[in-house]
Order: sequence, then C-alpha cells, then structure tokens
Amino acid sequence: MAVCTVYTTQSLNSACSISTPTKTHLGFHQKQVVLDSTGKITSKKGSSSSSCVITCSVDHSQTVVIGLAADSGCGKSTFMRRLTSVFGGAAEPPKGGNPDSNTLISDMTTVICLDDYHSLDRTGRKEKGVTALDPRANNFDLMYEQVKALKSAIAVEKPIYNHVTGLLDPPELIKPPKILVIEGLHPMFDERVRDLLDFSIYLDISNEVKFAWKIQRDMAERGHSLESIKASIEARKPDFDAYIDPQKQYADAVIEVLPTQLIPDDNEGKVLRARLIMKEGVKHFSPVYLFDEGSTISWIPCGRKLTCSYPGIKFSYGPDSYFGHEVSILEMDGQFDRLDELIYVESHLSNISTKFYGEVTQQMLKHSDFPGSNNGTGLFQTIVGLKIRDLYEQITASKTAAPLEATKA
Ligand SMILES: Nc1ncnc2c1ncn2[C@@H]1O[C@H](COP(=O)(O)OP(=O)(O)OP(=O)(O)O)[C@@H](O)[C@H]1O
Ligand SMILES: O=C(CO)[C@H](O)[C@H](O)COP(=O)(O)O
Repeated sequence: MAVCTVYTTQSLNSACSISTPTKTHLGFHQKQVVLDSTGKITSKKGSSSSSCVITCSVDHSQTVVIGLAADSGCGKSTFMRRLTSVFGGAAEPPKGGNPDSNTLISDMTTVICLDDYHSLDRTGRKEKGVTALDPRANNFDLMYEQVKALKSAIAVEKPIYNHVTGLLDPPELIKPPKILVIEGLHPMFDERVRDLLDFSIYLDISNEVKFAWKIQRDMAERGHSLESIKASIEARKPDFDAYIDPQKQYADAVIEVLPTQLIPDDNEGKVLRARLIMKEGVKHFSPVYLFDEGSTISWIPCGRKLTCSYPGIKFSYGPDSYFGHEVSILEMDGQFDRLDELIYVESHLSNISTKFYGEVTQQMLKHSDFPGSNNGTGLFQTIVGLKIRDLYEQITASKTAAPLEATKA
C-alpha cells in the first residue's frame, strides 16, 4: 500500500464521505489517497468508509521523467521535436484545450514547459523587480508535487503560463504519459524535482552563439531591434549565471555549443563546434564513443568518403572530468556539406542505441530543415534522443520484472 497526494480542482467522487479537502496553491485542492498493491486508488486517506472506492483507476506503470534545461532561445523546442520524432508520431497541444497551452502531447511523450510554474505573472514580476529566472518567481513546491504525482501515474491539473498575455491561465489536465519531459529554465534547480528525473540534459549555448541565434529569431521573426535583444540578454545574465547555468553540473548529458576553432578569429558564428559531454556511471545510459572506448581520438573524416568544403570537419573523443565527474566527450567542429554522407561518420560511432544501421542519418535527413541539421548540434540532439529511447526501454523492461515495486509512491 502507498499513500500519494492528488491535486485537482474537482471532487474525485462526490459520493464518498470524506472531509473537505484543503485549499492549496493556486486554488487547487489537495487530497491524500491510498493506492493498493496494484496501484489503484482505493480510498481517500482519513475516509471513514473503507468501501469508498474512487472511480478512477490509474495505470500503475511508472512514468519515465526526463529533464531538459536551457535558457530561452537555446534550442529546447528543436530538441523536443527531434526527440518526439524518435518515438514516432507528431506532438500536439492538448486537444480542445487552451490554444496558448505550452504542452505538447504525442503517443509516447508529454512535454510540459516549466514556465507554467511561474508563480508571478508578467505584471507581478515587474512590480517585484524579479526576472522569470529568479526562483522567487516560480512555484517549486507545486512543480515537485505535480511531477511526483505524474511519475506515480496520477493525473494533475497543471497551471498554464500564457506567453501571449503574460497571465496565469486556468489549469489544464495532464495525464501520466509513458515519458514525461519537463523542459525549461529550472528542471534541475530544486533538489526534490532533480531526484525525480530518470535522465537530465542541459543545453549549454555559449554567449556568442546564443546572441547570434536570438538575433536571427527575434529580429527576423519577432520584429525586435538589435538594441532590445542586447538589453534583454544583459538584463537576464546575472540571474542566468546564478540560477540556470549551475544546473549543468547535475546533467547526465550536456550539449555545449561554441564558436568554431577551425576558422581563426571567426566572428560570423555560422560554423559551430558542438560537444556532447556524457556522464559515466549513469544507470541505463552508456556513453557514445568514437572508434575505441576510453581512448583519446582526433579524426578529420574529410576526403574520399566525406565531402567537406572550407573549413572542413574535425571530430574529437576522449575521457575527461566535468564538475568533478568522470565523463566522455564527443566533439564535432564544422558542418556537413552532404547530409546523406553522415552515414560514414555514423558507422564509426558506437553505443548510439540505433535499432538499425543508418538510423541516425535517417533521422537527420528526415528533419534536414530543422536548425542545426548540418552540424554537431543536430547530430548530438538526435543521438541523445536515441539514448533516451534506449533508457526508456531498459527502465520499462526492468519494471516488468518487478511490477509491484513500481507502484510505490
Ligand atoms: N542548432 C541550431 N543551429 C542554429 N540555430 C538554432 C539551433 N537551435 C536553435 N536555433 C535558433 O534558435 C532559435 C530558438 O530555438 P528554439 O525555439 O528551439 O529554442 P527554445 O529554447 O525552445 O526557445 P524559447 O524557450 O524561447 O521558446 C531558433 O529559431 C533558431 O533560430
Ligand atoms: O525565460 C523565459 C522562459 O521561456 C521567459 O522569458 C519567461 O517564461 C517569461 O515569459 P514572457 O517573456 O512571455 O513573459
């Protein structure tokens, strides 16, 4: 038997004689329920009647939770599109719900945006003089309770932060998916939330590159001026350094994006150097390697089998240390001229968790229009997507072997 907490705006079963639920955050009712050994909700805690059976039952297979952290405009949405594509099916906002919902649902995955846990709306932040990156503008208690509930296969009513109006909208129902991705500014900030993650990723985009991407998007697509983009990046920097960047030390995989080293003093920012930093010893995750696991390798694949124009392509691989952790780092500097030739590189990588020869190349070709498809950013995002699929399959296989353990809250 296990006890868990459900957050809802509605009564679960009005026929049950239970005490009035407590009012908690944002008008939610908090109810403690008791799960039986199969993971079904049998009664509300404290109910006088043991026959008070709540009509909803839950799928007791545990949800796998993935955390994706990055600053705004650093490629989270692009990464999510690559990840959901690995699992097949398109990700869409909840049907018939709030058109400004930040949630994306596909057959296997639900992606929730942690901006929905802003406790202060745009006006509130302005009045208090805090940014959205400041922990005081976010409700970590609710984030923790809801991620914990979803991980225990219990649906929640999650608030919505409306990016169009800057207001907190009425909540939306989130049912426990097979894979829950929590993406945003703070998935690894709160220790309690961090401990719920089965795998975590940090997108570490260097300032120069972040600036180039912001200009491209916010000037071209959103009509912002160069000055206002600069000012926004500067205004966010102290809180970014204090609260967002330090989360990378907790990540199981970090994708670092830097200016190229192949062009001396490059200031165009078009050619990128991407580094995939993979922690050793993470359960259900074995780092990718190039040629020979644990060796230090430098490889320039350009020549007969890979077409490269200036400045070429260089791969590196080897063991290293990152915030005191043992890691393996795979690096790619430069960009592909012909994406179909990526198969040559793929055939030299091991532990990439593909289901068939050429799957990485196939995924990259399928999304050749996504930003980063001609360089290491897209390649490493695709590989991490495949590693997450593998992790999910390993976790579900181990749960099948011990079903009762997985139902405990
Ligand atoms: N790998 C990449 N290579 C080049 N440009 C990229 C790459 N990834 C993202 N960008 C650029 O950055 C912009 C933001 O990307 P994306 O929408 O995926 O980020 P985000 O983190 O989800 O942003 P936000 O949180 O603000 O919604 C894109 O419009 C694109 O211009
Ligand atoms: O850092 C952010 C995460 O995406 C946003 O700036 C934050 O959510 C506030 O949003 P808005 O600018 O729409 O009020």
